[in-house]
Amino acid sequence: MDHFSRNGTSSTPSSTTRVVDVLVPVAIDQAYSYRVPRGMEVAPGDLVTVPLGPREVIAVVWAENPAPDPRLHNRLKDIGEKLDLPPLKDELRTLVDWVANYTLSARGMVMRMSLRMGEQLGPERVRPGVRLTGAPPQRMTPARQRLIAVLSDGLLHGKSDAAKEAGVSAGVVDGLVDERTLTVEPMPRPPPPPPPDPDFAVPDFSRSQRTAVDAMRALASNGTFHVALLDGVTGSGKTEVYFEAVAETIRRGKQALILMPEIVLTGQFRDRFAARFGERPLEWHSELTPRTRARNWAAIAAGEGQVVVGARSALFLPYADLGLIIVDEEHDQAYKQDEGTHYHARDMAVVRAHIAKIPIVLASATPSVESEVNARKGRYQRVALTSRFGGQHMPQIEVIDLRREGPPRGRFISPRLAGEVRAAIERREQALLFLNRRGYAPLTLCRACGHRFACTICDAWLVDHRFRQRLVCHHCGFSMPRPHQCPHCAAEETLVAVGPGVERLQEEAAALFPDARTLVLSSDLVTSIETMRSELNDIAEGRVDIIIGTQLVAKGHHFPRLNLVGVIDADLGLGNGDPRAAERTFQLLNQVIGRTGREQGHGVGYLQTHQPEHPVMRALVASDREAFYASEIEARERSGYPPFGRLASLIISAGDRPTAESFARRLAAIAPIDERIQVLGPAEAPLAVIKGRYRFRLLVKSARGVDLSGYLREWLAAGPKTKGNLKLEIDVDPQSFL
Ligand SMILES: Nc1ncnc2c1ncn2[C@@H]1O[C@H](COP(=O)(O)OP(=O)(O)OP(=O)(O)O)[C@@H](O)[C@H]1O
Ligand SMILES: [Zn+2]
Repeated sequence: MDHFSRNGTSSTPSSTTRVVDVLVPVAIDQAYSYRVPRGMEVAPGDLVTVPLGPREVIAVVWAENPAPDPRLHNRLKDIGEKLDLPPLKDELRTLVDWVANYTLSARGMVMRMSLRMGEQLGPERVRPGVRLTGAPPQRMTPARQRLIAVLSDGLLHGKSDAAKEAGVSAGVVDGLVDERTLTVEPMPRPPPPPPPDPDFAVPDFSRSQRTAVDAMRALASNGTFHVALLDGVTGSGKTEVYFEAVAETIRRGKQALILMPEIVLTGQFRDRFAARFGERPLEWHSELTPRTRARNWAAIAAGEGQVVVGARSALFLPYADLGLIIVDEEHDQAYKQDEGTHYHARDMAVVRAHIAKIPIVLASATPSVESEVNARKGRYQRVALTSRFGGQHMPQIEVIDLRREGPPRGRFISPRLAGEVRAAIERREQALLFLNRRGYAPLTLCRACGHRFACTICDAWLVDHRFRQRLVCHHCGFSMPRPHQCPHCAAEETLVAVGPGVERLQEEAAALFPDARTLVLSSDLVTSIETMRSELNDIAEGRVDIIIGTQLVAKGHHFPRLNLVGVIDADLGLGNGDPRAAERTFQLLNQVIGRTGREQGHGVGYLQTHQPEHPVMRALVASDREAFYASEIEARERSGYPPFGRLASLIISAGDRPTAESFARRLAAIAPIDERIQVLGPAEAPLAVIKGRYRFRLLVKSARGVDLSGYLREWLAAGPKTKGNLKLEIDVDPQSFL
């Protein structure tokens, strides 16, 4: 028990003791009461340290507590210290409360995202540097010699950098410091990044872009809450156009946040930003080094980082003065976080903009049905770009009917597609073969006995990954060496790969086009963001003829010489029982084909499909997106699916099937009766077992205006408690139905 505060004030309660409620960054919803030591000034939003069990944690003062429970008085602990950091603004605390309430997650966990995942905060630590004094060492060793050579310029070098460069241990450096051959001095802090210049390189806008540019500037200079849907065909210049809203925000001295669905996109993007604004924006995503993370966090909180480009977690940062949010590729599924706090970053971005009373721009070539409906109803302002920049034609889309002109058995590239690819290479252009499937083959079976290789702890086939020579489970990561013998019937060399993955496609492409340079882009082959970025550069600069890729290549890239996309299996996403399957397929195919013809204007997309009459294929071929949205909106309205109704799922999992099932049944049985709400299930999840956990799902469906979160909270409070290894996950507005 900690009866003394850090600064030694006695903890005897008195009538003047001030108590505040402090939110700690752990899985707890409630704020805890702490005493404010005499002489300390704190206000809601301040960052403080508090004792929590045996630990000291960084936490945030959430509210005054004018009437603390008198029974608690003797047990209250003192705040440790107040940190010298800007407080979390009202606006951000309101957002945290809002998101926690809406998603039914612990407030502590939501707030933790603002504190950059609970890592060490505070001013950047001063790094030690070393420099030569001129005094010779008492004795010379090869290691010392190397170190002295590195430092021979007489300048101050970072201590660990110098050791690394010389290939010596820290002990070698310390030894020379002890002998006074080196002195230690603090490294100067790097200066804050220079601000982006809104007038650095303003492009000439085309006539059709100008209306959109005016709308962007007006929205940013009004500076009030307002949602614009920047709805522009692929290659229309959405980025250039929304940069004008960013420029206006910079001129007003405020910060802008640009959210992106994929962090690999931020590399090319930051260069593009620098071409427009003279400086690169700050980056925020999970791959940053701890030091960059700390520095960027501090710059954002101090208002020095004026523009931030980041993944969804950047939404929760403590901006000093946020003036604009852009959500690029707003329809992208990657904005939904499906673990921990299940939140949709696009939707929560609109919430943040609303709370902070600032404008927000949602950009897409294929808006989500939700945003499309909001624009049609006038809740969002539609800002449209209907043609490509530079007068380039939109890609032409053709169907290849696999029932009539399919490839030979065991092959996946139809003769017609192969002919077109060959012609493209001969014209010295690039071709992209798109298949949204990692690995070599999705299934391996034994020709002799029919045995299929499945994961032992998931309800899933093992995917053959030839590059790695392993069979891999895509759900739990389990892998095993590719065997040569069937474990079931012991036959040798009888195992066959069934179906294609990108690796197999590359094999086929290499056989068909032996002189072409091929490159596979797939998330599992990406060893680092850096290699990924350099591969993307290779493509952009024309060192690749045939790109073979998963959805990683569909998004946002601009490859000047790419004029042909072949979609190997256009039907892949359609048959999975997901209510958004048609929408997703339409968006993905539109986006990937939108990579073609961006500079030379004669892009073509080929859809290999078994169902050319499907509404998605028909809308793509006719480039009739209105027809697609009209039929999709009508279908959603009819069935009461979002945005015309609301959904939430409850996923119950346990180490054995009966435990999970009986809990799910008991929970369903006590669901409060409400005629506006339907509880469906429990049903075994389509992915019935993941990592050895058996899964059941309940789907809750309600009318649009219903407070579904409130309903769930009331229901679950009265429900059975999760014990042992039983787990209940709540997913409001689910995107995944697996
Ligand atoms: N006004 C302009 N002046 C010069 N270049 C422009 C202009 N507008 C757009 N461009 C160029 O046109 C290309 C396409 O623009 P951009 O990438 O912004 O389109 P987009 O609508 O975001 O495309 P997508 O949705 O397909 O990713 C880019 O190379 C961009 O630099
Ligand atoms: Zn598995």
